[in-house]
Formats: sequence, C-alpha cells, structure tokens
Amino acid sequence: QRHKFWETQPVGQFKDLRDTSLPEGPIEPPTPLSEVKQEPYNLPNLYEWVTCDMNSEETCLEVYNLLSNNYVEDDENMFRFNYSKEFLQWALHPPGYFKTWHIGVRVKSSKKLVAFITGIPAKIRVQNEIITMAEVNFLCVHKKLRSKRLAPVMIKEVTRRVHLENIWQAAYTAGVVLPTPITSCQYWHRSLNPKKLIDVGFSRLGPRMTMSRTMKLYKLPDSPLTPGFRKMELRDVPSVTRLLKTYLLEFVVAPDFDEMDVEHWIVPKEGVVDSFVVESQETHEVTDFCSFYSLPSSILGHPNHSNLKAAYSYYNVATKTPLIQLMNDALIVAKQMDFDVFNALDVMHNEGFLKELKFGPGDGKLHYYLYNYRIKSMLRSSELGLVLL
Ligand SMILES: CCCCCCCCCCCCCC(=O)CSCCNC(=O)CCNC(=O)[C@H](O)C(C)(C)COP(=O)(O)OP(=O)(O)OC[C@H]1O[C@@H](n2cnc3c(N)ncnc32)[C@H](O)[C@@H]1OP(=O)(O)O
Ligand SMILES: CCOC(=O)c1cnc2ccc(OC)cc2c1SCCC#N
Repeated sequence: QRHKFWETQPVGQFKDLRDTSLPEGPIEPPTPLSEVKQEPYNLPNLYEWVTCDMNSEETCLEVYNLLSNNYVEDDENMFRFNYSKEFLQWALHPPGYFKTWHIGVRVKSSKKLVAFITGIPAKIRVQNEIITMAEVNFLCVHKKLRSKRLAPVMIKEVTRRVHLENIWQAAYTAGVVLPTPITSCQYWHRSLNPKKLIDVGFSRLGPRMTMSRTMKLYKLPDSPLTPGFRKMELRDVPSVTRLLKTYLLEFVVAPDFDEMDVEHWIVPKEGVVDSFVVESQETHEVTDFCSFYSLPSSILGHPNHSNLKAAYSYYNVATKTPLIQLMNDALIVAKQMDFDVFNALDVMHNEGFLKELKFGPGDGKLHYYLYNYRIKSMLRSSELGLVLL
C-alpha cells in the first residue's frame, strides 16, 4: 500500500526488501548540527507545540488523561492501555533523559492537550555495534483529530529534536505494519484470574470445561517454590547488572545496560515494576532474576468490570534455576499481587516456557522497528533482546 509519509523516511522500504546489495547500518549519514532545522515544524493554525514537564503533577495528569482516553485499543475495542502517572514518570525519566523529547500539542485557545509523542535515549547494540538511539513511544493523537496527517508532523518534530542532540537512530514498536519491521513478535497471555477474563469476554470456557474446572486449571501455589527467591533490592544492582549484560549478549538487538540503567529499569518501584532474585543459600550469590511491569488497561463498556490488572514480562535471566521454574514463581507472585493476567512476548528465551506454563497465544502482533538503520534480513523474535514499554 502507499505509505506517503513513511516512503520519505530513512527506513527499510518494502521495495528494497529483496535487494541484498544494500549495506547493513545507517541509511543516511548524520547532518551537521548547524544544518538541522532549528525551529519546530509547522502545525495547523489552531495548534501549538508544548514541551511536557512530566515532573509537573499538573502536566503529568494532562498526559495521563490524554493517553487514558485516546491511546492504544485492541482490535475489538475491549481494552485500552491505561498507563499510570507513576509509570509514565518512570518510563520517561531514565538516566540521561531530555525534557525536550517529551512533546505535546495544545489547542492555542483552550490550551487542551490533544497530541503527544516521546523519546528517551538508550544505548542499543545491533550485532556488534553499540548505538545511542532514541526509543520513541506514547505517540497519541486525540480521537477527534485522527486522519488529519498529524502523526507525521509529530514524528518529524521528535526526529528533529533527537537530531539536535546528535542522535541519528531510533527504535520503536507498533501494532500496525509499517515499512519495515526488523521482527514481528507474538503476545502470549497467562490467565491468573480466569473468571474475570471470561466475564469480560477475552477468554471463553473451553469445550467440556466448567468455570470451576477452569479456575482449578489455572490455580497456582500461594507462595514461590524456589529456595532463596526474594524481592530484588538496591544492593543486588551489581550482580543483576552482570547477569543481564552477559545474557543480553546472546541476542542480535538488545540494550546495553550499565548499573545506573539497571537501578532505574529493574529495581522494584511499587505499582510500576517488580523484580525478584534467587540468592543461593550456600554461597549467597545471586544466580537468577525475573521482572515484570504493571500496565493496567481500561475495560471498555463492561457493566461490572472497568479495570484489567495486567503484568508484562520484562527481563528474566536464569543461570542456575530452570527458566520454567523461575517464571512459574513470577506467575505465583503476580497472582499474589492480584494481577488478572501475565503477558509475555515470544522474545528472548520466552518460547521455552510459554506453553508449559499455560500461556495462550494472543491475536495481536507487536512489530519492532529501527529508524535510519538497515539490517540484512528480518530477525526471529527469539533473536530480539529488547522490551519496550
Ligand atoms: C533519529 C530519531 C527518529 C525518531 C522518530 C522515529 C520514528 C517514530 C515513529 C513513531 C513510533 C510510535 C511508537 C509508539 O508510540 C507505540 S505504537 C502506539 C501508537 N499510538 C496509538 O496507536 C494510539 C492510538 N492511535 C493514535 O493516537 C493515532 O491513530 C496515531 C497517532 C497512532 C496515528 O494518527 P492518525 O490520526 O491515525 O493518522 P495520521 O495522523 O493521519 O497519519 C497517518 C500516517 O501515520 C502513520 N502511522 C499510523 N500509526 C502509526 C504508528 N503507530 N507509528 C508510526 N506511524 C504511524 C500511518 O502509517 C500514516 O503514514 P503513511 O501514509 O506513510 O502510511
Ligand atoms: C487479557 C490479555 O490482553 C491484554 O492483557 C491486553 C490488555 N490491554 C490491551 C490494550 C490495548 C491493546 O492494543 C493492542 C491490547 C491489549 C491487550 S492484548 C495485547 C497486549 C498484551 N499482551
């Protein structure tokens, strides 16, 4: 199909897919900073750019409300992501973040926030190259302003502001197919509260299954089974960083985390991200860890359920405990914390536990993209070591 905007961008183009003569790496060279457009792109007359200070309670609430009412819905409009304010502040304030990359659009007259897009800096390794990229996320245009070609302007503006920081690549995901995915991942779901998932219409009773038989099928122990399994603490950052850095080297595309990154992204933050380590009872070394983040969704138009509590598998490294056993303990603590569902993508080594731990495949796909960086051929999802929020 015609991608009038994306055909103008330095991304893998569908027409180039078979052309193996094209070199791997940046598609366009950097522009001299003096030649980067200094002023923001033009918006339609009624609108103005605003930089959103997510540390301002008031602005963070405006962003929360825009996303809560206008962000991503599944194809059947059963759910809409409902990122919390605390989650948004966590997601947008990693080490080295730029306030100017948190971009809003307001109506000049009413000052109403009607669009948003963000970037955060991240060191991403692609094969053997470590590149500082922008991770672009939370692109949202108010439902009333859709199909007016606002998104390309938002994308060009965040690109311009990233260029001003001398960064020339980006990573992003989407549920839609655009030119051109580096890989396409499958969502998998593990019911923790099957009765609620059936009530809302996400799951259905299996053939010859009763509700009580279904609840028994998904029942989990009351507490983790692995000896030495405990919440991660600040003092675990050095050992978890060592485990994670080594593990992520196995993948073709993965973040290059240092201890500051691990402190920000993995140390537990209540209601946002949870992580657990396995500490050997004899040597007291940390041999494994698992983590998941909390991303609730609004349940749309249901008479007696309004909120879905969903946990999303984040980074997990098993060196002594079997990965299946480690992830089963993650399910057990997620159920203890009253999550309704535990979601995971088929990235990294996740395929090794999904079926055995009673995950079911979702019907949505998540496509991963790189901006201004060509890779020879698409990756298998198990070659991907990057989880974007
Ligand atoms: C070096 C640094 C580089 C930094 C930048 C890197 C790139 C970052 C890229 C962004 C990464 C974001 C990642 C992220 O946030 C995670 S994916 C979540 C995106 N957000 C949502 O789905 C929320 C609900 N939907 C909306 O708000 C609107 O539908 C949006 C705003 C999505 C599109 O607004 P609209 O009113 O429905 O549409 P028009 O304005 O008329 O524009 C139509 C054009 O937009 C293209 N489009 C549609 N959805 C897209 C999507 N999800 N990514 C990229 N492009 C998307 C579409 O293909 C078409 O272009 P084409 O004609 O060429 O096909
Ligand atoms: C019960 C299983 O589905 C979800 O958890 C869920 C929740 N909210 C969403 C909001 C928007 C949405 O748009 C694609 C999907 C969901 C999904 S399924 C894909 C995410 C995962 N795993």
